[in-house]
Amino acid sequence: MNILVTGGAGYIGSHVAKKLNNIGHHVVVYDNLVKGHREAVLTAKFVKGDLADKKLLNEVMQSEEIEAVVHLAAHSIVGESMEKPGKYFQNNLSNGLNLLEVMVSNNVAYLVFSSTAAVYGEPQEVPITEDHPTNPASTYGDSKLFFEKILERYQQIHGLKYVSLRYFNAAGADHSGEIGEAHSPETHLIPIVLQKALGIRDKLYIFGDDYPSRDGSCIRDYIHVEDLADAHILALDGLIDGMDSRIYNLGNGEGYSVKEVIETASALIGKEIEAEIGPRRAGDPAVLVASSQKIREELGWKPKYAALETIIETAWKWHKGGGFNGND
Ligand SMILES: NC(=O)c1ccc[n+]([C@@H]2O[C@H](COP(=O)([O-])OP(=O)(O)OC[C@H]3O[C@@H](n4cnc5c(N)ncnc54)[C@H](O)[C@@H]3O)[C@@H](O)[C@H]2O)c1
Ligand SMILES: O=c1ccn([C@@H]2O[C@H](COP(=O)(O)OP(=O)(O)O[C@H]3O[C@H](CO)[C@@H](O)[C@H](O)[C@H]3O)[C@@H](O)[C@H]2O)c(=O)[nH]1
Repeated sequence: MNILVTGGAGYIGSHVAKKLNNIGHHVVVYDNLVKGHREAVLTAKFVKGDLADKKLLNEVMQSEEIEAVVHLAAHSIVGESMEKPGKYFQNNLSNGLNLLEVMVSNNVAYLVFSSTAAVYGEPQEVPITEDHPTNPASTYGDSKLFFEKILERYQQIHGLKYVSLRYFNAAGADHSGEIGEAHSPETHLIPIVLQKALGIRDKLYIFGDDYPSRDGSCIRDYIHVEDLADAHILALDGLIDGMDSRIYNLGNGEGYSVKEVIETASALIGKEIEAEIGPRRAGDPAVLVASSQKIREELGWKPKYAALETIIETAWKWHKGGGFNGND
């Protein structure tokens, strides 16, 4: 198939595009490179473009005869979304709507959407299932939840078929060492811990140690980026085979605290990684752990790299190798 991957020069998108290419799809990455890297697009065709540019989006959709879309392009930093709500609603909603409109006008009916665990907010119970109430603690979570609501209407009115994948915390890097996480500035825990270990970062802060968790630091469910990418292939196949639109959580079902992540990385690397306690970060729920039972049962998804050690090990290999430009 001809598949458009928005945000395909980004961290998760580059892994998704690689997998789609490897199984024989014609992949067109559409990314404005505000966060992505040209080098992250390995074999796919690359178009530098912004979702705000509806005309270009339409031209690409037509000239490449796009049949399905994987939509990852978004702003996705929880803390920043609590400082700049407009930036998040503009990109994740308004620009995302451009994509949907262009899809509808070109009769492109299949969409896999990157949603997030942040739609749930502070959970009432864990592991979190897809029918858990949604109550985002951040603007970022709001933007993704509102977009899911928009998708429901586009399905009802325009016949759009979609799968919304609510990722928990993506981490790790492709086993080939060719691609991995490279954000600037980096805000995610695991790369920050590894940058500290490499000595390219002075300070590592634990954002709050007074949360209601086993050691006071926040608990997250880390999922390997390749396992995440596999789920996109399954979701797309499901849609093509006639599956109805639906939502799936994606995590390993195991939560690790910030302190446990630092300890695991220290043990793996063989040296203590020093951290200081800092204040809480706005928009952070204490605990987010997924039940991914639904996608396991319905699509046969099974993570291959569930162990936190493996996740950190692949990230370590990537960061030690210098990332895309020697210092990411
Ligand atoms: N990283 C995680 O743990 C995580 C968890 C849950 C959900 N998500 C979602 O997954 C998706 C990918 O996340 P990521 O970590 O790979 O982020 P990323 O920032 O690495 O990738 C996003 C890509 O989208 C591009 N982009 C942003 N706005 C654009 C626009 N208007 N037009 C064209 N391109 C645009 C960026 O340049 C970037 O390459 C996002 O939608 C994010 O919300 C990520
Ligand atoms: O220097 C740091 C960085 C992070 N954290 C904490 O580590 C945890 C994980 O943080 P981070 O890696 O920034 O990820 P999240 O904020 O949990 O968000 C990620 O995971 C969400 C799903 O759970 C996605 O929606 C987001 O896009 C993605 O950035 C959180 O408790 C943070 O407070 C620290 O203590 N110190």
